[in-house]
Amino acid sequence: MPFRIRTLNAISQVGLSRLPGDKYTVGHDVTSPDALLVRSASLHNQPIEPSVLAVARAGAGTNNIPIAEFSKLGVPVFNTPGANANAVKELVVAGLFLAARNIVDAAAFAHRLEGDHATMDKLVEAGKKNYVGFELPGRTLGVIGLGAIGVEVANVALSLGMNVLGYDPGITVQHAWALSSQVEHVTDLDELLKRSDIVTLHVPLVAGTKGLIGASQFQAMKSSAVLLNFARGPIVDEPALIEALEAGQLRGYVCDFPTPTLNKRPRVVTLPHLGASTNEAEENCARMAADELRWYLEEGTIQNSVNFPDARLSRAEGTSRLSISNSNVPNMVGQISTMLAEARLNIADLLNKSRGDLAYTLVDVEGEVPDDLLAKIKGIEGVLSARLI
Ligand SMILES: NC(=O)C1=CN([C@@H]2O[C@H](COP(=O)(O)OP(=O)(O)OC[C@H]3O[C@@H](n4cnc5c(N)ncnc54)[C@H](O)[C@@H]3O)[C@@H](O)[C@H]2O)C=CC1
Ligand SMILES: O=C(O)CCC(=O)C(=O)O
Repeated sequence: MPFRIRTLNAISQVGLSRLPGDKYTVGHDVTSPDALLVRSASLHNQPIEPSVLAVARAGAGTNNIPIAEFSKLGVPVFNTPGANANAVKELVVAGLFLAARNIVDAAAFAHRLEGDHATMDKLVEAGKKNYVGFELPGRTLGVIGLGAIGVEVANVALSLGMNVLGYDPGITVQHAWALSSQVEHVTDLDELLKRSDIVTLHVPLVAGTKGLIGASQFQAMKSSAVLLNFARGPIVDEPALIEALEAGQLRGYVCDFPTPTLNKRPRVVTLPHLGASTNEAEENCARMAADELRWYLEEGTIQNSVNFPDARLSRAEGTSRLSISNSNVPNMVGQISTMLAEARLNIADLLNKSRGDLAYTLVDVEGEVPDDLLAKIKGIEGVLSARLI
């Protein structure tokens, strides 16, 4: 029977075409889905259907997904690291110029001009002094979060002649290698805020980053500084932001997340969550997300999950494969292999990986695994989900 995949946003056809029609039924209205394929649609406060085996986020941020709830059910949640990083970097670069050259207000002024050529020329010459900006070389950019996007932003800012400070207590080895050695690594957030002319945010929205930039951070910043937020709205405390703007503690705010309070405010530019909206990024994300689902559903392989460990086991020939999610507690593999031995089933190969409180086990078994044995394995205390592939 084909796997059933429900899409919750418009997902690029390039990705969907990797889920062939003979093996997959895909669409917005698919019932009892085996997997959900989502972009920014929120899955919070929605019942989780028992049929769901996996969730893929075609994008980076997973704050729209109740990961802890899926973890409890043994359901891996995937994302597509780096797949839209270039698109976001390019919009952030645009954001630097929007802020430095007052482009949005200046364009609005030009748009409002009326009259003949001579009149307009006069108005242009009289008005343009209101939009005088600054140049980027020699200015300092503070990058908070040096992951896929932050690294790209930091590196490109160097090529624009900026001095770059980077702050990320959890930077990965892979991203540290990709970061130019000319980026100054700062270990104190306040120091970055004090020294930067422009600060740009590239951290995920999680409990620890909600309101990361609030009243005391605005106080630490230069009053001439600009804040760019292409990460998530709530990372900046909105009342504190408004206060800082009104008190002249912040020159401007450029973000990808309009809100009723921010819209139409002077010195605030809001874009409609456009960071990843390029054909290239949409295709990259969709392709990667579709592949992650396909590998998991067809082989039990886990790659780029945000809650489960990576796991891949080449399939031993002529075997039945058990894919088991369980709590990371002692004797899970022992209990599973004892049950198989009692059923006189031989294990051809086995993989057990853990991540935090969760573990994942793949067992290739010689011969058929009967339904009642699968039910017995599901019944082991600590087994969160189990299926035969
Ligand atoms: N505007 C848009 O359309 C898009 C927005 N995003 C947002 O950007 C975020 C980052 O994306 P990626 O760079 O791809 O993710 P990533 O996972 O590669 O990098 C995030 C980095 O933030 C760091 N970090 C976490 N907490 C931190 C803290 N308190 N202080 C400093 N660093 C911290 C992590 O160690 C990690 O290196 C996403 O989670 C998403 O919310 C991502 C793509 C598109
Ligand atoms: O899918 C989108 O357009 C949003 C992308 C995004 O915010 C992300 O990848 O975190």
